Amino acid sequence: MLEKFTAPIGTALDRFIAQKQEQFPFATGELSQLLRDIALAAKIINREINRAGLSGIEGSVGEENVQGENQQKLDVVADVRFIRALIKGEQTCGIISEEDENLIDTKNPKAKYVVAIDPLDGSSNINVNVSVGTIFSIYRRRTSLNTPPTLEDMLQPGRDQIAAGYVLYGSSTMLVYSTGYGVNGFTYEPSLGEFFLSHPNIKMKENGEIYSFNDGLYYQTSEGIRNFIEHCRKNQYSGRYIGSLVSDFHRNMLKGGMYLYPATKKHTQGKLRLMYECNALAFLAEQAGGMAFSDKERILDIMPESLHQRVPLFIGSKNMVKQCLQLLNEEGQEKAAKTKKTEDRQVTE
Ligand SMILES: O=P(O)(O)OC[C@H]1O[C@](O)(COP(=O)(O)O)[C@@H](O)[C@@H]1O
Ligand SMILES: [Mg+2]
Ligand SMILES: [Mg+2]
Repeated sequence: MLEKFTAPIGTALDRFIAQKQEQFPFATGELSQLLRDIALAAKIINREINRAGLSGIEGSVGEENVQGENQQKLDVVADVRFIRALIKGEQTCGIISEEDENLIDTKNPKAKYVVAIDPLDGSSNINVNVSVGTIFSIYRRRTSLNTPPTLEDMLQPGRDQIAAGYVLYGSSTMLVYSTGYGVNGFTYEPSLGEFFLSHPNIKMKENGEIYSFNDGLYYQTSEGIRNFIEHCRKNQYSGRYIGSLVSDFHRNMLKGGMYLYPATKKHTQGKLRLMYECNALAFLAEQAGGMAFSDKERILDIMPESLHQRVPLFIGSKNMVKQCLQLLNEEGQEKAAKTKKTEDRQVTE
């Protein structure tokens, strides 16, 4: 019944959220309000991004964040704006953010949701006017109401997300999200200050012909990854890499394709963060009929160990991801066979 819920293109986000809530007789409206808070924060950040070149908020803060990355002014502005909107909205008791080392207690102990955010994704593209994004994941808290949020509330596997999505600040600004019943995309109309449904029930093609990989990492990764990149080249797939995860994912979800950021010599666990990058996009990918894996398992099944942990990410059209994982498996088997041969030889010598 729920799967069938659709709304005509042009439906205002507010109305869409209200109509969707009516599908749940026991809904209390808190999740709906939280989604509205996120949309409000997105509008504010959109304005900041659009005028960054004039308002002097381009460039670096001159400090590193908890990731050891050079923090951009817009990273901080987006972080502050998002956290403020969530605190004011009173639907969130705890927040984790890429830009903050520790769990943020919003002092809303009555709230039943926790949120993980990447306030500004694609930071390397901020000052060069290339599209960037915001990524968010929503979970129901685990600990009882009227108590401060704890790590137990935050460190939940991605499959337990209640909702997830992203905002893409590109040639148009879009909000794309899912509450577990399909993926819908809304385009922002600045003159009306509202998001309108433009991409209902997004489905990802099973086969894709676009691969998104930082080719400069080709010799920093494993043979299995190089075999997959060779496979893409031999099949004349298009190499498309914006360097903003949200933008690359969005394109591949609409056109069919795959984004991969494997383990590298520099990032031995991969670069992307499980809690506020991979889980949200994996939730959307699966809702749209795609796949999202690390080099070992389904992203949504990974049990988080820390707030800022990184994982290798393979995400996109189902058959492309399967092809890639198969080549990684073959590499693994070859390695295992070689090790065994060496061990056997050592035993006999
Ligand atoms: O420059 P690299 O190593 O290819 O990394 C690019 C990737 O890193 C990211 O910028 C990481 O996200 P942040 O910008 O939020 O730190 C992704 O958006 C992007 O896909
Ligand atoms: Mg990011
Ligand atoms: Mg970021």
